[in-house]
Amino acid sequence: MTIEFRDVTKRYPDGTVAVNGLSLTVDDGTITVLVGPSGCGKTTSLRMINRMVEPTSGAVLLDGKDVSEGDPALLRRGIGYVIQHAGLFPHRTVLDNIATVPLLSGWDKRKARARAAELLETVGLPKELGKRYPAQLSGGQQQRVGVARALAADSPVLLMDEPFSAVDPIVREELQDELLRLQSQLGKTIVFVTHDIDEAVRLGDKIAVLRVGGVLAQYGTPSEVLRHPVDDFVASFVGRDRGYRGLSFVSANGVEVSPVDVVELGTRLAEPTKSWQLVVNSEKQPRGWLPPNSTVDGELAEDDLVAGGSLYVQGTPIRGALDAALSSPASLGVVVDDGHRVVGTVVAHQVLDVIEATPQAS
Ligand SMILES: Nc1ncnc2c1ncn2[C@@H]1O[C@H](COP(=O)(O)OP(=O)(O)OP(=O)(O)O)[C@@H](O)[C@H]1O
Repeated sequence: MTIEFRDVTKRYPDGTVAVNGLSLTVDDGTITVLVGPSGCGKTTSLRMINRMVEPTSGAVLLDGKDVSEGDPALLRRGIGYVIQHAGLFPHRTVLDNIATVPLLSGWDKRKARARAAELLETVGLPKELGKRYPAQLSGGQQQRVGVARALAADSPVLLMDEPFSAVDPIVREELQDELLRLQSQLGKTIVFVTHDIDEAVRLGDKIAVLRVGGVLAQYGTPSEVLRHPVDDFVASFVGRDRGYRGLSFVSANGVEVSPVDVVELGTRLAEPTKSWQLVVNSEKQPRGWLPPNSTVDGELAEDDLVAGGSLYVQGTPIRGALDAALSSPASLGVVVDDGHRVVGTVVAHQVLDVIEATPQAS
């Protein structure tokens, strides 16, 4: 199902413009992440999809149909919704929490509970937890129950408002992985709100960066937004100044390629190298490495360098990426494009993980 915001504005009664002229289409079967600083209108935008908030002007369309035309209660029942702290009913068992929507839709109790038990498993929780009350679960388990409850609506659309913000970073990563696994099976249309750009990049097929005042700053794939931020606001929000994330990406065969700083032959080093330093010629082709703490008198020349290992030409069999990593004096395999210009680096353990996960690739 597609979700279209068509020039949507929300002005609250006190005059606050939370969302300003938002136009954007969420593609069917994808995860779109709304991301931006506190107060930029993410939650308001999300809630206009299921009509918990009504737009002041403009329209939201599900598969081309204006959501304002039907019964809001029915609409909400048909859209999965997950919030921070899961929002579970404290006096209902886990199973009954998950069965909420099927019960509302008139399923008999036994059928609804059987479905709820299945969903517990779907989100990776043991059946035994079904009899407990929410307070008897960890925060991460509660979030999983929240996801199970949203899935019980069996709707093609899932709205998630900072669902993983209240758990610690390790559990958070598990929940993100779980969501990606679920999504690869279910192919829902998911709108996910977060203020965390890392989470957005990890989960989003596309990300929409909003700025305070409820204006859409940029909408695109994570790689587009990271590589080509449209303005300074987006650039600083996605962390251009942090520098490390900018170009990190996963290549077609699943290997994570990290950006690498290079220096060119002929440069004068202002200070000793801090770590292994990749050196390139004027064509950006790798020529070798300088070890950590190297100093060079005068201009950097080929003679100063430690020879590099083999290079991995992007798009060639993955085995070459492993060779590059293992043969590199810096333990960083150099990835190049077909003109042998540096693209980034890979590390052996990550390449091995990919090879193990896809035996045919080796
Ligand atoms: N019911 C309301 N009445 C008046 N103003 C509101 C109301 N709800 C939200 N706002 C304001 O609208 C703006 C956008 O709020 P919203 O909750 O959509 O932002 P958000 O991006 O989700 O923020 P956060 O990340 O802090 O949750 C804020 O300035 C907020 O104070």
